[in-house]
Amino acid sequence: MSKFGVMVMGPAGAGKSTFCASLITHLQLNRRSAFYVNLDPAAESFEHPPDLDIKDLISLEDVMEEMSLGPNGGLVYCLEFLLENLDFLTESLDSLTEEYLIIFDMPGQIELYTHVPIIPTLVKYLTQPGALDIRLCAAYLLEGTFVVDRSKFFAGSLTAMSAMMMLEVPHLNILSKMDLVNSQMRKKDIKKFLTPDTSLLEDDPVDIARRKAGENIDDSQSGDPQDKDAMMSGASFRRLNVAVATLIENFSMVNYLKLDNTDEDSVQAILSYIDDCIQYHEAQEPRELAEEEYEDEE
Ligand SMILES: Nc1nc2c(ncn2[C@@H]2O[C@H](COP(=O)(O)OP(=O)(O)OP(=O)(O)O)[C@@H](O)[C@H]2O)c(=O)[nH]1
Ligand SMILES: [Mg+2]
Repeated sequence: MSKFGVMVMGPAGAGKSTFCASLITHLQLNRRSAFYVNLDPAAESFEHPPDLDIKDLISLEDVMEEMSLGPNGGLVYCLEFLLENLDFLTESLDSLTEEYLIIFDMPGQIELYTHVPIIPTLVKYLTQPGALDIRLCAAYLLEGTFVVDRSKFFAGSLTAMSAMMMLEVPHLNILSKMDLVNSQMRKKDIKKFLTPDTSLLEDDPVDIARRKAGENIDDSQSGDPQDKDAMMSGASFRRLNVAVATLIENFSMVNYLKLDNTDEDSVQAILSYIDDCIQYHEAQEPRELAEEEYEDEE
């Protein structure tokens, strides 16, 4: 029996938990089953109560107190503890049928994807054939408002690409909070960000403003390493951005979908991509309509 899941990840505050909540609401409205797994030990409030919560296995507060760790070190410890106690996941997930979409809400600390291979190890375990064998896709959220600052946008795209290479599962990159961008930018301008390339740097308004304010400041002449404005309007910073953008363009791996949580159609569109990635519909048994569904159909 196949299982299906999506792992919602991305930097802190990108809108992961909000997207999980919208997805669950949308699935419920469409009479689909969701199983919500919270793997963020720091998460406190939820729109939908998790069906499985890492906090029932380990408490971040206890870890920080007993191990004298800060919040980030504590979080890494909690996830390492999860990897040593994977039965916690297996016991709950093993009995789920193919009807369920298992939604993993992940913490935002980027080091979990890049510096320490915790998430890649977890993904390998969840997808391992013969064990849980979950057909999993990654939904990597990047804050859509980053499009107003190209350097932020490309730095974020680099982390998305890094996660793609580490995880080796089907991967969707998503620009979140597009309701905030749609009101500020024309559709035509937003479209350019969906397939990022170096041409985006040519008309970067933030860079143009920085350059104007810095009037020919070359960071090599500024001399003051603390002078952030000079550094960010300097030639090396521009060269760095071009190098990052060229790298992303050359790999041609990063494309974005747009997510506006306030728009049901947008959530549905992302769900369709997720379903396609994991081939959810192909595995579903035709099911008989319940009595009330017959009435709705009529
Ligand atoms: N306008 C708007 N705000 C959003 C959207 N999604 C999330 N937010 C807001 O962004 C903030 C962070 O959202 P979360 O869903 O908690 O983000 P997260 O990625 O789960 O954050 P961490 O778990 O702390 O890494 C909250 O204040 C949300 O209300 C969106 O689609 N539109
Ligand atoms: Mg969250």
